[in-house]
Amino acid sequence: MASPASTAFTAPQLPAGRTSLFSPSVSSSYLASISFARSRFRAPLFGQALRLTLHPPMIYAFCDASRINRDLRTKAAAAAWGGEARPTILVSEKLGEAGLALLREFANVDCSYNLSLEELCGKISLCDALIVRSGTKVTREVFEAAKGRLKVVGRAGVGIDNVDLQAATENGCLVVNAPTANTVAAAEHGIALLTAMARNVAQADASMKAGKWQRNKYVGVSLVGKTLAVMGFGKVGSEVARRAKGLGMHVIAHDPYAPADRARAIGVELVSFDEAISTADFISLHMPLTPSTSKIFNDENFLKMKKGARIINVARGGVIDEDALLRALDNGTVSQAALDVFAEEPPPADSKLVQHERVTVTPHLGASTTEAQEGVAIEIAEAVVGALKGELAATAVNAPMVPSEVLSELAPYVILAEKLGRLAVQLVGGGSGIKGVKVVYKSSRSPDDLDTRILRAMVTKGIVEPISSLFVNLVNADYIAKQRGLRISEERVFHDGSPEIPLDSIQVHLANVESKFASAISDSGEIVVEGRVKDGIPHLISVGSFSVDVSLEGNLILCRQIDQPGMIGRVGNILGENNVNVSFMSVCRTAPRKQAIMAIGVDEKPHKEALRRIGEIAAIEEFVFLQI
Ligand SMILES: NC(=O)c1ccc[n+]([C@@H]2O[C@H](COP(=O)([O-])OP(=O)(O)OC[C@H]3O[C@@H](n4cnc5c(N)ncnc54)[C@H](O)[C@@H]3O)[C@@H](O)[C@H]2O)c1
Ligand SMILES: O=C(O)[C@H](O)COP(=O)(O)O
Repeated sequence: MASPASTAFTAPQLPAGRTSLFSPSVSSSYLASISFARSRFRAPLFGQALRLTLHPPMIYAFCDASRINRDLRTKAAAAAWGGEARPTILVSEKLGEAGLALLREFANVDCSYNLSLEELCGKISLCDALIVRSGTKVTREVFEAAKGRLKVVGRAGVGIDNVDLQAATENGCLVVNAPTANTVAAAEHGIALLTAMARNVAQADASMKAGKWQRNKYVGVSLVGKTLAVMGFGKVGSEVARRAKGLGMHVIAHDPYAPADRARAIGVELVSFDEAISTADFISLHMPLTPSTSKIFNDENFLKMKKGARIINVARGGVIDEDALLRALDNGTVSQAALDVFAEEPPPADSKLVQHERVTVTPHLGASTTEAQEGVAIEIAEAVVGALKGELAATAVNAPMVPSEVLSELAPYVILAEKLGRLAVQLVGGGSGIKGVKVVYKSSRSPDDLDTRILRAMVTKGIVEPISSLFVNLVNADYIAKQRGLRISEERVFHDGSPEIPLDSIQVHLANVESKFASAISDSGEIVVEGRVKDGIPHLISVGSFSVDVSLEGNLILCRQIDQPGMIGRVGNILGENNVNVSFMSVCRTAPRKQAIMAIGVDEKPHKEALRRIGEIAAIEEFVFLQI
């Protein structure tokens, strides 16, 4: 890399306060930095930087800059964030009023219930967000019908098995849920079913209403001293366990992923699947429906159960093989079942399981309390509105969760990362194709103290978007990189500086590629661009082996030339004649009268003719125009 030694000086029109745009490291004998910063430059730029970090549409840019930029060109979308035309949120199932009120403050809310798939697909391309409960199947078809407009799906509840997460991710659509507000309601319903089943409450009630008085028929079983196996010791499972302990039950649990000390803390022993189902009198299901839990309660596992076991399911119908359960009920392996959830909802009217004398059923009521529905509605409304504003939701299901304080600290680096990716890819030439991308972070922080996922995603976005029709955001960046065969690796380099500053610089390396600007190839044979945030503004600080110093705003011209007097003036004149505003300029040279790299920031795209004339200047060996 050329020595960073340089002489820094500023152009006469530099306004007060602009000197900070040059870092001390740039001030040494071989790098001459010349700023043509304009007096109107700082305020709007700072304003823009603020918008980029704080103003809703631009915060959203972290997730979806291209779409928002595209949208911002349209009156409707410009107003969307200003209040005239607001985003549209489709609510496809009943949601608590408090949540609806929150949504209405921010968006147009269309409450359309019981939509068929066709109707949903018909509406969805007009919606920015969709809020569902468990009754709406958000399939790939829905995401495809959205034609890129749908930005967020909010699941007003826990289970997201009715949302095709892969399709959401591929379409860059964020999925958020409301994971906590219905926990207690579901646990209480589990306990309600447990006790009601043990004492035949539903059957006795139906019998009396039919005019009968059958005291002998409905003798129940006691709970105290009995063993309850909680299958899935998460939020609901642990609340059920806590309550069952209060009923005097011996509680064991099976959950391959739950920490044993959390279970021990409430007097529950974690055991294997087989031990749980073979020793329990009551088995309560609280695991999610996933490919590995689908029909996990099947003929084989019913056979392992204690004869006459009783089963409660407030999780998902699909974790039970319902035909196998029917067989187990009929052969006495299972003496009773209490089911709130079914493989198909609603189950067929003639379902033998629903009609079974020893099965107690409720129509998926676990989360249906006034309190839980109010809580869930507020939880999901806040998550969806936050996501539409571009805040990364804490309950994102298909994107890395980046806490808001981390996000606001990294905001200028997020912009820098995208711009570096964008620059690097434009330097590629010769049809070599990009395979390996390395992002190097120079930081004085420990790796644990710096979350780089969003930065990596933004580098990917910067690289992919200029060369494809895809839009990339935090949700789909990794997926799209993989699809395109891009291997993105990250490296940390310790920088001896203040840990108060998250990053000293970011480098983007593209390996095994040719460049249309040979000077962008570093000594290691890779295209390398490096940037730093100065005063909140992203700057390019090196290209290949050359140091530069140019603010990454507008567009950029890079020229390699023989260092000689008058070059700045000649290029500046051509641009001036073309009415192209120069915002920033820096010259880095290997030695006086040897090679130099001139980096010129321009507001407008110069006309082809102007670029041709620059290329014809005899001392210019190569040059490239880059859109940032
Ligand atoms: N009936 C209702 O209305 C209702 C209401 C709320 C939740 N739910 C359902 O209840 C289930 C649990 O919800 P939650 O909020 O407690 O979720 P959670 O994520 O907090 O807990 C799920 C637990 O299951 C565990 N698990 C995963 N795979 C497992 C396996 N193979 N065997 C055993 N345990 C496994 C996980 O480690 C986790 O601890 C979900 O299916 C949810 O959809 C239903
Ligand atoms: O997963 C959940 O949160 C529950 O099953 C609740 O589903 P619901 O919102 O359809 O009641």
